[in-house]
Amino acid sequence: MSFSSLLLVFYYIGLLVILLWTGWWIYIRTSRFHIAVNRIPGPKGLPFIGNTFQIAGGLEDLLHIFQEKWPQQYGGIYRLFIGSHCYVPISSPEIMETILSSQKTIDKGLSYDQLLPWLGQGLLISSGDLWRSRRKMLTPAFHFSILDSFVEIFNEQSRILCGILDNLCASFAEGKAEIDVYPYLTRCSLDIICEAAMGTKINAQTEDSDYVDAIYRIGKLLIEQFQNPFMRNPTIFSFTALGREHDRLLKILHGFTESVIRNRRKFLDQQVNDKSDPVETGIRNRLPLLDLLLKVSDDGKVLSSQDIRNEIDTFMFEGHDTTSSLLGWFLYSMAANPDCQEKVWNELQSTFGDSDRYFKQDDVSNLKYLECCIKETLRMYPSVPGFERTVVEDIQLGDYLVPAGCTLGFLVFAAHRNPKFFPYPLVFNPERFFPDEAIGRHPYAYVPFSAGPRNCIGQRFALLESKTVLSTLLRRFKFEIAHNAKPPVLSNQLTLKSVNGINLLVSRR
Ligand code: HEM
Repeated sequence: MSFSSLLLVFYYIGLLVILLWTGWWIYIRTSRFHIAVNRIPGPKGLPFIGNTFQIAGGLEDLLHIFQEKWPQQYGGIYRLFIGSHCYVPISSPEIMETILSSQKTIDKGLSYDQLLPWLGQGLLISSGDLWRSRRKMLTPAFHFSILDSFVEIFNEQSRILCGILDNLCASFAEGKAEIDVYPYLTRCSLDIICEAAMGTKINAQTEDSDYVDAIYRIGKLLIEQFQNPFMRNPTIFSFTALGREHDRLLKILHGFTESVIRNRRKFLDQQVNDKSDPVETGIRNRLPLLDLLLKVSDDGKVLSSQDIRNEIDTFMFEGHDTTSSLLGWFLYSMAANPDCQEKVWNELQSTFGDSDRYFKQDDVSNLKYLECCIKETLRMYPSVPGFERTVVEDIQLGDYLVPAGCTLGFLVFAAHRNPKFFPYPLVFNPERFFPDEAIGRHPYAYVPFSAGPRNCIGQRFALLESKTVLSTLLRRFKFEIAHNAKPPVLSNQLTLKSVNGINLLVSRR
């Protein structure tokens, strides 16, 4: 190519860039959508790519930029663009209340699409009338009396965890095990949710299985996918090695759930026919969620096999990652605040004395300080640091009109660390949740389980499970920060996790 033709090519490319840029400039200054969103404060972005590169760091950067830097700079509501898509993150309790208490803005945001292949239209992702009917159908599964029957599972699995920790302590010098507690807690909560949701034991704490490995791995894989803007495109993703691994894991996960559903259906049919003793199954009077779903399914007329699988997979996902995050951050907070740990220990001593008995639901009323510590853990380290909704109709939020098509982000982590509602927010202080201290606080300043019609259906389950596991652990073990341990690095990995684990010294009381 001659020099003059090369110049001509550059000339046309330059002309095209100028034309595109001018078109874009006119569009964002005249379109109704952009006039509205540009009134909301927020970081400056580039044409077409918006703020994509400002948030393309590690996972810990994502949490810092979204939930610390920008809320401090722009306030309780701001906007940014990922590509051409407008996000409106919110940490103001007043604005959160407007949206969360409404029956209208209940559709989930774009980020949930990544979970669709695994969870389908289960309760977490579905919207509209489908979600309403499922929510109504599933609510009885969390009734007080049904939860009571799960306490036995919580106790049994907590004891298994204690046995594992006992062995670990014995294998370290001076009986003090230095370990990352997180994987042990995850496996314990996996065992619990699996038995409660499906009526099936997977022995994740004591045995290896493809299902447990797959559920462990898919969480990490989804984060890797989320971090890479190109991978979020399903077509591109399907051609990558990560996409192929994703499909392989889904086969294992769906295959396992389907086989449990088939077996359970057979077992229930058999029970109707021969009235066999449920004690033989080891499940006794518990009513796993799956039984409720199979009962209402009416042989596929009300719920198909795939609908049931979607709900079970949703409970497996929502029910273990969130709780293990709470358990991990709680133990870390106890280790970092030994005076609080001693107060919990004293309360446990006066409730249980030296007895080795199981935790009962009645004990809850005597464990008020433990409860405040759990609440304070969820304030500083909310298991779900953020969630999303799609704006389907224009909505007025404070001084700003947010047009349809935007995604609203709820910054739970930022809201919980707002000094206006929680003075000295970086200090772990369970007394903030003493009844007198909490008077007058905005009800939406603290939303670890979300709020309103789409709040967490498993909230009571999670709290009862955590109280059982944590009281069992703290009755027997003491947790300390290891001398040379680096502080945990917080990151948003769908749930709040530490990039470098939660490394503690564990010893017998
Ligand atoms: C510490 C533990 C937990 C925390 C902090 C937590 C938090 C949350 C939050 C913030 C949401 C709203 C998410 C959104 O709007 O996108 C949610 C929804 C949900 N959670 Fe939990 N969760 C916990 C444990 C559980 C457990 C144990 C289960 C099941 C047994 C569960 C089942 C669900 C389901 C099914 C939804 C969707 C509800 C709906 O959209 O109607 N969660 N959870």
